[in-house]
Amino acid sequence: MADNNPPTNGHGVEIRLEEVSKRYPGQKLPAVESVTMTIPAGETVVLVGPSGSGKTTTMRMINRLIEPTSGRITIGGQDVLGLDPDLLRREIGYSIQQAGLFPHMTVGENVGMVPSLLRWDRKRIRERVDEMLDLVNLDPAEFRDRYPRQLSGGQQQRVGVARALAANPPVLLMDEPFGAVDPITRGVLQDELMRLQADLGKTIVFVTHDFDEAVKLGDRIAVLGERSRILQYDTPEAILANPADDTVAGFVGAGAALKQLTLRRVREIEVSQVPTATVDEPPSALRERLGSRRGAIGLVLDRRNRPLRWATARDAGAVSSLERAGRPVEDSVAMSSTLQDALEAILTDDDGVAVVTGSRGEYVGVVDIDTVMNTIKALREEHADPGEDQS
Ligand SMILES: Nc1ncnc2c1ncn2[C@@H]1O[C@H](COP(=O)(O)OP(=O)(O)OP(=O)(O)O)[C@@H](O)[C@H]1O
Repeated sequence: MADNNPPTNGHGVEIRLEEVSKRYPGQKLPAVESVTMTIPAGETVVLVGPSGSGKTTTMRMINRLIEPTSGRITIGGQDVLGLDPDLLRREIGYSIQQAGLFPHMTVGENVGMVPSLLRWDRKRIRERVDEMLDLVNLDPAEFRDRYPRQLSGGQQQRVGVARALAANPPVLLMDEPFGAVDPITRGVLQDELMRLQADLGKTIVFVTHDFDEAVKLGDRIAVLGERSRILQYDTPEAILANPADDTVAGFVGAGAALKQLTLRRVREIEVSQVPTATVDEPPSALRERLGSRRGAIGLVLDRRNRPLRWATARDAGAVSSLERAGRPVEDSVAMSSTLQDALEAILTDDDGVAVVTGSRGEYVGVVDIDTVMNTIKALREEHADPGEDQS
């Protein structure tokens, strides 16, 4: 962090809040009351909670845009209350809803603002601005000299993120940064943030109202109640599988089990096998492998082992070449697909199975509804409250 500490090279550092409270002048109750939490280095922690619960206040105390009334906050072990607030803020990236860009400054000047405050030389700032615009998928030549009003909402948000990252801070605070864009752009920006974070490993504190956004982005989620009281602080999986109380359950909303499916990848589950034959084999080969079990279905693979057609023993008996047996495989899921994608494929398949393919499109196995249900069951049991009746 600051001058007398070892440089972080921009890698995330731990943030600790110890009994932090904020009472605004003239208010009867504190906006934040005695919050204690540790945000591990390099993780994304999402603060979710209803409007007025104190999320923004909690976040802004970390960079001292709001001064705590009491308590202690450390970043990388250093007490932030002992630092000069201006210097502190240069070491913490900050991005907010509607990007908060300065309208009279160009995109380049906005992105280069903190580096200029840090007195980097001009050439280094220019290079850094272009590097950051590239990073957030904006062509520097096209966007560097434009003004914020000449950008779409999504582009402005990207510039906001580029600006927050420009001085390579170890910590990034993001207050509903994608709140003002349409759902599709929001999804794209979320994906981009996840990709960036996988490379950068910052410590990110992210505020949102949107529980689905929290599930997607958070390594951990803190569900806050009134006065920022922490109702539950855990991984998205654990919160979805076992909400701490009715308030958290209400916030998680309907469809918790379905949301869990977005957190699991096909590669993490055990796929099953069906009988297969390559397209050059005689139809009788597939018929024999399928045996006499009624309705059993097998796969015809092409010469490179890629799934081509679904066929039953009866289908195989009705043709002279497997090239024409049964029906074509319409869709497949990859090892990196989510279980939600797999479920979608299962539900739209005539026989209720999804074929799983590897990186070259080769056959790996199949998943069916039982596999998906067993996975959800296992997740629930893994995160079950020990006191709860499992029967
Ligand atoms: N400057 C202020 N002066 C007095 N009260 C304030 C001030 N800023 C916020 N508050 C109050 O503190 C409480 C917490 O506000 P805060 O903005 O932190 O909540 P939030 O969870 O971020 O809300 P939202 O999701 O609506 O943005 C609210 O009751 C709010 O009215």
